[in-house]
Amino acid sequence: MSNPIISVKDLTKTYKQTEAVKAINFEVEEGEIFGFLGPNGAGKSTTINMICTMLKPTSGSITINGYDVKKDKDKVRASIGIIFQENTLDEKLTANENLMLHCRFYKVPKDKRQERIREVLEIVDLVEVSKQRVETFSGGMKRRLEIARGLLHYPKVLFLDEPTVGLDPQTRSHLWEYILKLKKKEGITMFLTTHYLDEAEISDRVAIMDQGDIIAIDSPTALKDQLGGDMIELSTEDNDQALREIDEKVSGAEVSVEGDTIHLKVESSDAFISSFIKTLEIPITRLNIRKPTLNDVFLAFTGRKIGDAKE
Ligand SMILES: Nc1ncnc2c1ncn2[C@@H]1O[C@H](COP(=O)(O)OP(=O)(O)OP(=O)(O)O)[C@@H](O)[C@H]1O
Repeated sequence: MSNPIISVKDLTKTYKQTEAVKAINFEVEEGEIFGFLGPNGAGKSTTINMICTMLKPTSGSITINGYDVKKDKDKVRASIGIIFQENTLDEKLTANENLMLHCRFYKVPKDKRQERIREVLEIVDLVEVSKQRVETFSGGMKRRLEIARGLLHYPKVLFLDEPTVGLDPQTRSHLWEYILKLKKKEGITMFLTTHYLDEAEISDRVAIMDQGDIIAIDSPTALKDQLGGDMIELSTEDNDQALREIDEKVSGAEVSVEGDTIHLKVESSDAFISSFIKTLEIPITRLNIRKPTLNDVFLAFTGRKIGDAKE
């Protein structure tokens, strides 16, 4: 990698009986959006907490912005911003006051504070409401304010843990626009976790973690191409009978069932579909052909859907 801003080598974390992170290696390039995905208990939080200096590794090394996480904790901390899942704003204070508190915490020079605050509020379009109390804000505005706060000390890397959780779809897509704007304008590296795999598509690269290991790492497109083929989804008048027929008469498809939908993964739907429709005696009530998504990639690599993993 030409210019890694994060470099993780043989990173391991063992809790008493659990090997939560098993000698993982990866790099994040400066300026990229890096998606970090995995089912519950995969080891994502443990990894992120070690990268952000909040948890001591059992072994291995991490450097951020050229600083060693063990030796240069303060410099690492100054290089990163973290947006947590929970709202950590003081609701009784105004947006401006919340940011001022953070400036003090991060020792932003006094004469620079107001200017910085305005700058970050502009990025997330909250200048107009800077004197309003946070308790009057919508969920999306609060998230944006948290992002602004995370940017106050000019971090090189911003960690976003489930940044859109709990927001409605429109606000979610709006928030992604801000995040993309940030990447473009400020060149900030973003390390992102999300359970919404359609949102992870925004990443330049994603890593999929499972049981303490990184089991896949590449661009969303490359991962989907690796999976290859087409996905066919169908419902029939009697899915049990359809499955028996598929088992007896159809070859060249990986079959799975979810609720009242039968999924067939085939190499090429063009070659497959016309003979398939003729072969099946039970009437088909619904048929859909699509390309693999990150959800399919996740399922193929972990054997689970990310939605199931959340339970
Ligand atoms: N403080 C701890 N003590 C003991 N075991 C722990 C501790 N924290 C995490 N674990 C275990 O380490 C493994 C990885 O957990 P981790 O929280 O890192 O997963 P995760 O991928 O972040 O999951 P989630 O999506 O739920 O946040 C799990 O088996 C978990 O039970």
